[in-house]
Amino acid sequence: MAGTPNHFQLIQQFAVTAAQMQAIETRIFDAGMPVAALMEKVALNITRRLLSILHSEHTSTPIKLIGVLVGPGHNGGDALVVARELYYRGYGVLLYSPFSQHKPLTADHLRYAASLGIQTVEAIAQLAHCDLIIDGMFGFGLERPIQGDIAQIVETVNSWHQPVFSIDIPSGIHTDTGLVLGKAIKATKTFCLGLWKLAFLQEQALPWLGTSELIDFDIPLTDIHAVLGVSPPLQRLTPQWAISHLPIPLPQNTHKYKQGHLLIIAGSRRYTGAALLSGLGARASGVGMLSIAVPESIKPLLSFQLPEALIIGCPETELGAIASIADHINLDSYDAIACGPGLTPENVSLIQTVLNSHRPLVLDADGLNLLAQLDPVTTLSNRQAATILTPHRGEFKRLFPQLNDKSHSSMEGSRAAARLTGAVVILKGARTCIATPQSVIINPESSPALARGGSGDVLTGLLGGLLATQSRQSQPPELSAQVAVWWHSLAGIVAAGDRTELGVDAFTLTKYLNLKQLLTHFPQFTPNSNVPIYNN
Ligand SMILES: NC(=O)C1=CN([C@@H]2O[C@H](COP(=O)(O)OP(=O)(O)OC[C@H]3O[C@@H](n4cnc5c(N)ncnc54)[C@H](O)[C@@H]3O)[C@@H](O)[C@H]2O)[C@@H](O)CC1
Ligand SMILES: Nc1ncnc2c1ncn2[C@@H]1O[C@H](COP(=O)(O)OP(=O)(O)O)[C@@H](O)[C@H]1O
Ligand SMILES: [K+]
Repeated sequence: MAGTPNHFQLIQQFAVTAAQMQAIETRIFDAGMPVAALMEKVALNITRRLLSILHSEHTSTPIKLIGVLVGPGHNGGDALVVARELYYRGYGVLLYSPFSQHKPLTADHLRYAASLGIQTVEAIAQLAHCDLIIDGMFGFGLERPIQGDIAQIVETVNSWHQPVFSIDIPSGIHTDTGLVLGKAIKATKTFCLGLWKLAFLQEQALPWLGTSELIDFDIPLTDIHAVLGVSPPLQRLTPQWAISHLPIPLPQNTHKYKQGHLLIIAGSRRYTGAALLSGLGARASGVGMLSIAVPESIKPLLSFQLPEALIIGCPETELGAIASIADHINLDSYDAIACGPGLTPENVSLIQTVLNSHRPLVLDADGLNLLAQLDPVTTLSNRQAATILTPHRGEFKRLFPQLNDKSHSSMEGSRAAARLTGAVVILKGARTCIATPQSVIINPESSPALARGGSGDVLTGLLGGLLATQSRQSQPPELSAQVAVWWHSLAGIVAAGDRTELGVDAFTLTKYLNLKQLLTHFPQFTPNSNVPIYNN
C-alpha cells in the first residue's frame, strides 16, 4: 500500500553504536538464529547488491579480478562468503589475510575457500593488479589502533587507484566516533550492514566512507526497540519523515493568515543579498504572508524582487544597518520571526528587542553574533516562546565557548547547547544536527555544493516560513527545523546533480526548492500522511 513503510525504509531512522549493534545481534542469536546462518544471509545480500553494481555501472576497466582483504573476525567471515559467491559467478578472486589467527567461523570459511581452489596470496603487492578490492579486515569489532604491518597494508591499498568496497565500515574507522584509529582504508563505497552505524553521521568519517549504502538483513524491530528504546534520543532524518510532515495539502477553507505570517528581519546596505536570499527561501516555503524588515535604503530593491512580500523600511545607522525596528511593527503580531542574515554585528539592542518578543524565532548569522554579545544561555532560557538557532561551527563556538571541546562531536555539542538554552539548535555542516533538549536528529545526506556563501540565508527564510505555518498548526518547532533542513539539502543534492557541485550558487538554490520537482524523487512517500516515526 502506498505510504506504508517497508522494513528497509523503517530502519533508516536508526543509528547505532558498536555496543548497541552487538546487543541487537546477541538478542537475535539468543532467539535461535545460528551465527553462521546470519553471516551467510548478510553476505549473500552484500553479494547481490555488489553484482548488480558490477553489472550496471560503467567502470573504466571491466571488473574481472577481485582482491579480498580478510580480517580475523566476522568482518573477514562476511568477506569470505562474498569471495566464494563471486568465485562461483565467474570472477577471478584473490584472498589476502595477514593474520595468523581467525575466529572459528572465519577460519572455516577460509579453509573451505582454499578447498574450492580460491587462491590465497602471501603479500599485499599481489593484489595490486586487481580491478576491485573488497575490504573485510575490520568491522565494528575494531578495538585498538591499526599499527605495524596492518597499517602498512592499509597505506599500500590507499595508494592504489582501483575502487575499494568496504564491508560494514572502512577498516580502521571507529564505529561510534567516525575517527581514524591509526590508519584507515579509504573506501570508494561502503556497505553498512543491518543498521546505520554512528560513524556514517560524523563529518570526519566522510572522506573514508565514499558513497555508502545500507544492506538490510531483516533485523526484527522488536530487537531494535529493545536496545535503542521506543523513541531513541538519536535518529537519522529520513525523506519519509520529512515528506510526511510537509504542510500540504492545504485545507480547502484556509486563508492567508491561517497559513502563517512570517517577519524576516535582515539585511543592511552592505549585505543586501542576505535579505533577498532569505526572502526567496521564505517564498518557497509557501508561507501565507511574508513581511521583511530591512534598512530603509534597500527597501526598493527588495520590493522589486519580491513583489508579493510586504517590505518594511526601518530607520538605519550611518553604516546602513537597521537602527531600530520601525515604530509601526508589532513583533507579537507575527506567527514567527526569522532574524539575522546580513544585519551586521553593529546593533545589539535590535536583537534584544527581537528576543523580548513572544513569538517563535529563528536566529541566524549576525543574529547569532549579536546574541553572543549578550549572555546566550540566560537570555534564551528566559524566552517565553520557541527559539531555533542555526549556527555553523564558527558561530556555535562564539555562542557557546563553554562547549568548545574539540573531542565533542556535532551531535554532542548541539545536544548540550539545546539542553543549556532550551532552544532548538541546528548545528549546520556537512551532516547537520538538529537538537532539542531531549533528542538529536541528524541529516544524513547533503551536498558540498551547499558550502557556498548565502546558502544558509536561504535556509533561514525557508525555515522561518515553515515555522510560521506550522506553529499556526501547533506543530513543535523542531519539526519545522527537520523539514527545512531536509528540503534545503535535497535541493542542493538535486541542483548539484543537474549543474555539478560548482553550479549551485545560493540564488540558483532557491529555484531548486520547487517542491513538486523534489518530490518526484520520492514517489513512494505521501506528504502530510502523519506516519509516526516509530510506526512498526
Ligand atoms: N554474525 C554475523 O555473521 C554477522 C557479522 N557481521 C559482521 O561481523 C563484524 C563484526 O565481527 P567481529 O565482532 O568478529 O569483529 P571484526 O571482524 O570487526 O574484528 C574483530 C577482530 O579483529 C581483531 N582486532 C580488532 N582490532 C584490531 C587491530 N587494531 N589490529 C589487529 N586486530 C584487531 C579482534 O581481536 C577480533 O579478532 C561486523 O562488522 C560485520 O562485518 C554483522 O554485520 C552481521 C552479523
Ligand atoms: N560540506 C557540506 N556538505 C553539505 N552541506 C554543507 C556543507 N558545508 C555547508 N553546508 C550547508 O550549507 C549551508 C551553509 O550555511 P552558512 O554557513 O550559514 O552559509 P551562509 O552564511 O553563507 O549563508 C548550511 O545549510 C550547511 O549545512
Ligand atoms: K571493513
